Amino acid sequence: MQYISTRGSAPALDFEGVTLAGLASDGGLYVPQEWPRFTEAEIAGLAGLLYPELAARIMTPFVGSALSADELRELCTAAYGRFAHDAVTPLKQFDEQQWLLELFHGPTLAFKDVALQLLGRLFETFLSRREAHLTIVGATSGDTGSAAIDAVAGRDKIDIFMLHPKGRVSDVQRRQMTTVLAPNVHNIAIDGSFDDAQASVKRMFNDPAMASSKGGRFRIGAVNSINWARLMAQVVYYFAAALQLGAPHRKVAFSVPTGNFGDVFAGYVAARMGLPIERLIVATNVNDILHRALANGDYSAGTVTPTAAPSMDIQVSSNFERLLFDCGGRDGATMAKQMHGFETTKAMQLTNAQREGAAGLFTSARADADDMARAMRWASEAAGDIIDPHTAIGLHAARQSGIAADIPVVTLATAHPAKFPDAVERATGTRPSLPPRVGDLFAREERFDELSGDYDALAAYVAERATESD
Ligand SMILES: Cc1ncc(COP(=O)(O)O)c(C=O)c1O
Ligand SMILES: N[C@@H](CCOP(=O)(O)O)C(=O)O
Repeated sequence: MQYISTRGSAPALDFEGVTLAGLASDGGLYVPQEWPRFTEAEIAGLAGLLYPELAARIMTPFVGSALSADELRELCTAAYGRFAHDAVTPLKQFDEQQWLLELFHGPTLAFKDVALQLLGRLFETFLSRREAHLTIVGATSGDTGSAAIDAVAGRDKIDIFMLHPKGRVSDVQRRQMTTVLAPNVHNIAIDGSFDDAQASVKRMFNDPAMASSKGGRFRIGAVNSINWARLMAQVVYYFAAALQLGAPHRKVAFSVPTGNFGDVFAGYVAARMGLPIERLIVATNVNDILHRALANGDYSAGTVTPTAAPSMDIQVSSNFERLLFDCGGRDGATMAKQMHGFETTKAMQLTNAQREGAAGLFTSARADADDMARAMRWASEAAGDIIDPHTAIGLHAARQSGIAADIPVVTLATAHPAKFPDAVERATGTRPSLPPRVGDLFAREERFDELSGDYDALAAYVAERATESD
């Protein structure tokens, strides 16, 4: 399998190459040259497999010859062996139509673990082969950071620099990052929003003084969903849920709390692979650029508004570029022009082809603070379940989606409620407690540095601490 950039001018790479590269050297995102497709009979044959085996089968066409079948199976077994539930991503029924896919049983209590537990192991495998060193630079609005740090802490071929927006993540989220004191982990609180952090990360990939792909000193790597391997691993749970609900003989809809558009794009990939998905519902909070883009073609970023669902406080959704590229005819030169325009003005209008292509599968909804609190209360009162604010946004969108009653609607439960105890308690009166697997989080020492958000200060900070590329 070869991967091409959405902006058309970076070299095509194999799976090992894209995993280590993260962002393409032309500033675009890597996507498979063509979508692998499973027949109906092949999908039916996946029913009943244990999660690690299912994961290996779904990922095989994307991995190609970069790993042997045994290597891939072993990595999946090790990655999903760290989950606290035997099903890895269990499905729970709310009522006749509404279901919840619990993605938070990994070590750091959010859906990010599903991909990052695998990605950490992929890095180690590929870096050992090359005897190379990787400098990961990542941005987090709360969950990617802790999941990535858990996945790579203590690995000697990797340094990780993780930027979070100061004061805009929950205390649990911050401590899950800053109490990991391994020498290869560097947490940085920046002034600004997640979007500012993400922009600095992308800039470093293109910095000739820093990135070895541009002649610089460090092999810069990505743990954010700009890295294709993240999305590939997230495709698996769409199959896992749909198979349990009767796929391929029955269609299923998914409602996905969305920020950087990675999780819901993984659902799009599942559909392109042949999984019969009725609808993908893009659920946003008041940072609703994606809702506006899908509803009327207006992709223009305002300032980020802090909310009680902080991980979705994002206005520039990296992976939307992958969708626009695929729906818009896979024309890299046009995409590059469109994205450069957006980077300059922070606004763009979707083309008709992009809008029509997206409309075939996606709908969207926006939830404000009241909608979110109401959905948390409904889950608690009607179904006896405590859900987190991000999941509540997905559930709100699912319940008002108007999907035909005989089609199951699965909301992705992206985080454990105990990551956001204040918001959950305000809405439901119940304060969720942390599961024992996170241990004595509030008794541990924290370590992080603070930076202004200025790119040059960040580059100097990384350059002083990172290991030079091979
Ligand atoms: C808990 C939670 N829910 C939803 C999202 C949104 O997912 P995505 O950015 O893949 O759209 C995130 C972060 O990205 C998250 O941490
Ligand atoms: N919600 C994320 C931010 C988006 O990051 P990505 O890694 O999915 O691109 C977070 O919690 O950090």
